[in-house]
Amino acid sequence: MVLANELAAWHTLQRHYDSEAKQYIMRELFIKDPTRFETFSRQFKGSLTDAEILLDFSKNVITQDTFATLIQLAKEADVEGFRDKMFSGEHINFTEDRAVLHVALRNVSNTPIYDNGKDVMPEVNEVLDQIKNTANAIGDGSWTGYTGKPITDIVNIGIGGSDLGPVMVTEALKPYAKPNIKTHFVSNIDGTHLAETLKKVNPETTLFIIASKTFTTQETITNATSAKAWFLETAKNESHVAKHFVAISTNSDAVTKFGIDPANMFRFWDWVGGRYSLWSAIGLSIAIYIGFDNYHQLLSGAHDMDNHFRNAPLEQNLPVILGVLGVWYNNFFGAQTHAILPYDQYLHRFPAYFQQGDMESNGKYVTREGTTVTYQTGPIIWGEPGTNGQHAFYQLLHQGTKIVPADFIAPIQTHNSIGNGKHHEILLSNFFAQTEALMLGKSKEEVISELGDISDKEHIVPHKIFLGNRPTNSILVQKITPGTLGALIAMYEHKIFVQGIIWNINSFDQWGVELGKVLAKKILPELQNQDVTPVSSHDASTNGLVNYYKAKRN
Ligand SMILES: O=P(O)(O)OC[C@H]1O[C@@H](O)[C@H](O)[C@@H](O)[C@@H]1O
Repeated sequence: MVLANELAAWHTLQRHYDSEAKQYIMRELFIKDPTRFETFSRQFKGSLTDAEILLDFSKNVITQDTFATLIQLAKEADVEGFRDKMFSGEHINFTEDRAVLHVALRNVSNTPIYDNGKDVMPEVNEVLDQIKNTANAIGDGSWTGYTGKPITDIVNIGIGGSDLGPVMVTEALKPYAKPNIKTHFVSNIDGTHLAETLKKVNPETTLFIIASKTFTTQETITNATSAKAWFLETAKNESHVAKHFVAISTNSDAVTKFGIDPANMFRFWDWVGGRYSLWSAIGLSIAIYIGFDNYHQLLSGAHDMDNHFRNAPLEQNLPVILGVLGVWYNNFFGAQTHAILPYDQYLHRFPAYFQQGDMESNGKYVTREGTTVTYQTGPIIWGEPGTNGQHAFYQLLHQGTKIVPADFIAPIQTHNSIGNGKHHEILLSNFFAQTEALMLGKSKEEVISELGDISDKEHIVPHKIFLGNRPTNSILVQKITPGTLGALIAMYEHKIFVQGIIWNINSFDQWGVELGKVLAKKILPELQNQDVTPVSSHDASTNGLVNYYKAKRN
């Protein structure tokens, strides 16, 4: 595979950008082409769920030529070939010699999917049954604690991919929550996180889910050990642990060593990346919280999107369109970041979830061949729900010096139509207005005509001008249901895939998180050592900080 910027379509795009596209003014493009919305919008409709998504990408700095060449870029990078390799279980995560098969976890149509010649579906279905039985038993109160009381609280202990997905989805699907179960999430090693959670729960009625793919993650194992000690302070007897602790992991030895009954272990496989693991048993807290049928809808929505990604022609394919538009701004306009702005309070953790999903996948400078890229790769992902973001950072989006491509996401129907739907209409009026304002801007003439007599106000005119021409995608979904959410998450996952293929990087490993972990393990004994002799094993700054801390801590 050649570098992305050696592809013919990349050169065409560069010429196209230099010669005309960088001067495109969207408001003029809209005037020239009244059908621009129809040309640059696509609809997705799930066949297994109620998921419906409209993607309007007409407010991008593109023409039909730009779009056709971007699609050509995806073709030349062999996005279709790599996509098929992923679905057929090839070890495309070659640095870890692993398949990338999170799609198998939501393959509700149950067609065989092979890893190393073995169909993974029977095992996937076995664990799915285990999830179903556990979710049902907790939901109907038949899973009882050591004093015979039903479980009322779930505490998921995990971090990164073993936390962010369940947190985001349980927040997003709150309207579907079972009334008798509360969920809590402990991720941070900061003891405050566990301590504040334990204040809210009763050991007799709490189930701890220890979620860790590797079961070696320092934060998770430390939090789990402290949670077990807290539980045993009241329960006293080790044999009670079985009713209150379950584990989700690929590492059964470590689970057994921790003291969790193998019968209470939910397995998953090395072909599930941590940041793609909410579809595995890592989603157990979700299944318990919203019930198995809703959880199954979530998987089905994602499966529908998988089928769309596999089968839709590239120019109709939502993840491909989002992916190539991101490349356009990242690599030709010099955008450094990409904002995800959900106009839905239930989606308030959606941007944070895709910070890991995108940045851990595509934050890489080494190509699949091991050389250094000569172009930018993954953007910085950030965002907050609307309208809160508007009153915080949108000033920079509208008048700052940086280009920030943004996805605006909103549901047509709200779950909470309080005030006779007034809140939702205000919310959506802001959703529509913001992308319009970002695109149109406000000219000097408009400012002057608004101000009327400007004789004593001329100096403020420049401050009120909006240059506009700021690109956005509008993503309208019917309603945030389990099926819709599943489709939405899978759409972004595949967008990240498309970009990783174009940039010729491995989106499925995460070596970049290791170095800090290793150094922390070296520093820990230095902190535990009460000896007051200053440490001198690091650079001057790190020595200085450690020694300052040690001198001040008592
Ligand atoms: O599930 P585990 O093994 O505890 O890992 C948690 C997280 O650990 C991080 O170090 C990884 O970068 C993430 O990808 C992962 O999700």
